[in-house]
Amino acid sequence: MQTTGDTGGAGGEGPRELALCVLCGLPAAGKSTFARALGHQLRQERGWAVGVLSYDDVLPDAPLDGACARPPPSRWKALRQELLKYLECFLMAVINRRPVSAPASRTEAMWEDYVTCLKAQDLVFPAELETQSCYLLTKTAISRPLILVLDDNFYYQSMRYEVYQLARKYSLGFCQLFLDCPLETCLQRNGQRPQALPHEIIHLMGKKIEKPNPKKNAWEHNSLTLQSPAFPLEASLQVIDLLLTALENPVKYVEDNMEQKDTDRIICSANILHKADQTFRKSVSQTMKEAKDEQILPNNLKLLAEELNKLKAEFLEDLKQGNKKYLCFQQTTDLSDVISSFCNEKNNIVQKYFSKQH
Ligand SMILES: Nc1ncnc2c1ncn2[C@@H]1O[C@H](COP(=O)(O)OP(=O)(O)OP(=O)(O)O)[C@@H](O)[C@H]1O
Repeated sequence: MQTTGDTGGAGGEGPRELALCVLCGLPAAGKSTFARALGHQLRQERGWAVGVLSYDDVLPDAPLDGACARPPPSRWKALRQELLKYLECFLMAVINRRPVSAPASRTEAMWEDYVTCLKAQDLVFPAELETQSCYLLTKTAISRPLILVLDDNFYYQSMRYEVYQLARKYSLGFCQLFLDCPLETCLQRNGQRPQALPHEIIHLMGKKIEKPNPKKNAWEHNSLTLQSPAFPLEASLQVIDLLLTALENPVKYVEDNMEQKDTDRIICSANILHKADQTFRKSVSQTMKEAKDEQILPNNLKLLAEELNKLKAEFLEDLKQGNKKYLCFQQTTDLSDVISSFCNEKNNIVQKYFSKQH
C-alpha cells in the first residue's frame, strides 16, 4: 500500500472526480451482492476507486429494544445520520487532501466498523502514531475517480435526499440505483438467509417504499432502475453510463436554484388556486343571492347552484392542470382573464334561469 506522502495538501491537481451512488431496494433484493460485483467490475475494468459502504456492516443490528431486528425508528434515524457524518469526514479528507479525523462525537464501535470498511477497500490506513482517531488516505483514494456506493434500503425518498444534500454541499456527483425485485423473490431469498428478517418487515417495506421518481423530484433525475433477479450485461452498460453522468455532472448550486424555483412554483400555484377558489365562491354566492331576490323557484335555484358549482369545479381543475388557455397560469399571478371567462360562462347559465322565470 502506498501512502499519500504529504497529506497536508497536494494542491495543483485540480478538482477530482467524486460521486455518491445510492443503492436502494427491498431487503434481500440483492443490493449487497450487486454492490460487491459492481465494485469489482469498476476497479478491474475502469481502474476507478470504489468504496462500498454497506449500512448492514456498520450500523448495529443487535436488537436494542429487545423487540425488533433493528433499533427503534428514531434511534435508527440518528444512527444513519451519524454514519453520514462519518462519510462527510472522509469526503472532506479526500477533497482537502488531509488525514481523516474522527468526529468528536461518535459511537466508538460504529466508527471502528466504518474505518474497517474503508481500510478493507484500500481507502485509508492508520497514521504512524497509530491513534484510533486519525487515518491517512491511500493513493487509491486520491488518485482516480472515486465512487462511493451507499448500500441500504433507502426506502423513503427523504433518506436518499440526505445523501443528495451531502453531494450538493461538496459539489459531488450523485446518482441512484434502484434494484426492483419482486416481493416474492425477496421473501424467498430472505427465507434462505441464515439471519432472515421477519417476513412482515419485508411486506411492510414493500408497501412503504418510495421508488426514485425523477418526474416528481428534480434532484432524483440521475436514477436508474434495474430489474432483479437478472442483471443482464446491458444493465452494466447502463450503470456505467449513470456513474459517468454523475462524475461528469457534479451537483451544482444552480440546481439548488432550480429546486427553489420548483418549490416557489408549487407554492405560487397553490396560492393562485386558493385565490381563484375564493373569487369563484364569492361570485357564485352573490349570483345565488340575486337569484333568490329574483324569486326564482326553489327547484330551479337548486339546479342553478349545482350548475354553478360544477362550473367552478371545472375552472379550478383546469387551473390545477394548467389546461387550455390557462396554460400560462403557473408563470403568472394575474387571474383577471380566468375570472372574466368564468363570469361570462356563469352569466350564460344564469341567463337561462332568469329567462325561465320571466
Ligand atoms: N441475482 C441474484 N440471484 C439469485 N440470488 C441472489 C441474487 N442476488 C442476491 N441473491 C441472494 O439473495 C440473498 C440476499 O442478497 P443480498 O444480501 O445481496 O441482498 P440485500 O438487498 O443486500 O439485502 P439486505 O437489504 O437485507 O441487506 C443472498 O443470499 C444472495 O446470495
